[in-house]
Amino acid sequence: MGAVTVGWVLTLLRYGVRVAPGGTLLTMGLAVLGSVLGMAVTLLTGQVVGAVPGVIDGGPDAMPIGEFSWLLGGLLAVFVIDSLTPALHQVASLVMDAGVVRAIGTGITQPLLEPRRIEHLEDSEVLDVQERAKGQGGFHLAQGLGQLPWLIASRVTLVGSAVIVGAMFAWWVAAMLVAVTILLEWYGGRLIEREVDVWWGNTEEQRRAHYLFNLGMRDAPKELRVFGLHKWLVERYVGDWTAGYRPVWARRKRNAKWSLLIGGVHLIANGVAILAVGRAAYNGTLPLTQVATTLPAILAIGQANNGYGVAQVRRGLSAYRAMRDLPATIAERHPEPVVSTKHRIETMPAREIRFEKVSFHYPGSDLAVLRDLDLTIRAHEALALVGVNGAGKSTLVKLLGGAYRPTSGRILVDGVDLADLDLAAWQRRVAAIVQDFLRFPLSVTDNVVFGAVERAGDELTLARVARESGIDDVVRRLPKGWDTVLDKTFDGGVDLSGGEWQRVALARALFAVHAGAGVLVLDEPAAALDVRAEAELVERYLELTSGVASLIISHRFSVVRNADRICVLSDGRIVEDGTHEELLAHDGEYAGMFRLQAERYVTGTEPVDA
Ligand SMILES: Nc1ncnc2c1ncn2[C@@H]1O[C@H](COP(=O)(O)OP(=O)(O)OP(=O)(O)O)[C@@H](O)[C@H]1O
Repeated sequence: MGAVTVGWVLTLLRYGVRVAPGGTLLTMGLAVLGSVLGMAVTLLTGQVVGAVPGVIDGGPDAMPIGEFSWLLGGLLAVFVIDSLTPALHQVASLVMDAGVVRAIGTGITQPLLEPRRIEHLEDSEVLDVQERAKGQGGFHLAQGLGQLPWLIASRVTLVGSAVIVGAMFAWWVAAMLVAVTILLEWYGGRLIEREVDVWWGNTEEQRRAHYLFNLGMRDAPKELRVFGLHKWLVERYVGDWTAGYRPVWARRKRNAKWSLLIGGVHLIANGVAILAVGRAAYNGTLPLTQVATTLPAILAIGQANNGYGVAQVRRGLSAYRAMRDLPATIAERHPEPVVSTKHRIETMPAREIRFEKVSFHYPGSDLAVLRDLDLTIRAHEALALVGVNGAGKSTLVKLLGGAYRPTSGRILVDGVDLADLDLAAWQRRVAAIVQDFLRFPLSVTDNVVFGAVERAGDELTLARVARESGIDDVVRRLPKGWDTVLDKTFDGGVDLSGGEWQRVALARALFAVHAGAGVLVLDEPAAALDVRAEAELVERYLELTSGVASLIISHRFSVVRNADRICVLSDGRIVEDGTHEELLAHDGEYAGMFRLQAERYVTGTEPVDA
């Protein structure tokens, strides 16, 4: 670790001024003003103390009482203004902090959200830059900027007080104190950083302890009680936390010894300086004014040692650099495709979506989920996709939506490679309920219109999808109807059941379809629905999906059998393709799975997954 350079300070300062101009300038200005006023108090106090004997004795060189009164008044005024600056500083730094935290939030999330694909979210190099941008162990950009005024002020105090000591007493004393202070500050900052690194080095235990804490606080209150796990949780948390903290404690003990040594060196340097002043005063070579000015200035130099501030600013700067590099890292490692705009995406697919020899494995994994898969989804056709757990059905949906690129092969929309289409426009054409659909802690309206935000005010469509998805009953029962927030932790909010949420998700997808989406994907739309709701969905399914290319994934054959066509995904490929009747007659994998499920229904046992 080196000292903080002027270049770094300027870099951070420029960022602060760009994102929170008023707050940053005011905070910096007030900190420097406080430091200047502090030195003015030192100088004036020296003058006052030096003049007191003359004023009392009334000798020929004595300061006139009028002048002395002005001096005292000046000291008082400076003192009062100096005492007001911390309060103002606090307000200004709150303003700065608000602007900076907001800018950091968008600075980190925006580059992560912007790409239309999601491969970068699984790239460890990108995640590493993101982690550094967020900062670690309480050391981050906002903290660094928050410390910057104090660091600048401490530099002003250091230089100003050194000039006072040098001019009033001796330059060698000033030089010695500045050298010792900078050295100790550098070393002190280094000790703090090492401690933070040790703490942050224990990510495994730290993450586990953090996870357990959240588990106990909010994520799993019911299961913990049902399984009687609360005691286990507390013990595990204490164990992990202690294990994570042990190396920090060891480092802190070692640091304490060095801190004592630092304190000793500091003491010796200040002792030497004060003794030199005392000796000069005793010998009569240093007048009282100089003595009274030099002594507080010596102490002020020592107090300008700000190792913590140095560490915070350094870490803040590296977080800033990581944040600045994040968009370039993402763009470099995951370039957005150059697309031609000549295709009329808003009417696609007019004919079909064709998977042509598509193979895929997830980034960082060698396991091929899809292998040379061929599949055609025709426009205006309801296609069902079945397959055992882990067969790759959801993965196929992610490729269809452009979240990932095929490792090899192509996906053609009306003959155009998806890689050549504007992904943002294509993704607006695709409406989907995925298995882990988002449950926004917002109103029912928001949860539905997020299917197509540009049509947010369209109440007619809202009423239509409410009927189609069956949420009109749910909304009627809610305390504030459509405005009810779907999260109990908010005032007046409620929690919905799993099935009710699934209908909300269905409404969201249908809202997107009515707003113009041309592809509808329903991944397990009936998993949480009761028998009646499922029957209604099945009954309406073809009606709901008419006019769009639709893909339905379900383990329930009652849902699947209504589709125009059914494909079986197995071993990374489509192994069967036909209508329900055709596949039963074929007596292959589909027929086997169907019979197994049908038997369970007939014998009264639970249906099993396909
Ligand atoms: N982000 C990911 N990174 C690595 N592997 C993944 C990822 N997501 C899924 N997989 C793996 O890909 C395979 C296919 O998963 P996928 O979710 O597509 O199956 P599925 O047919 O939808 O299963 P289910 O019926 O259980 O929903 C699985 O082996 C899974 O572990």
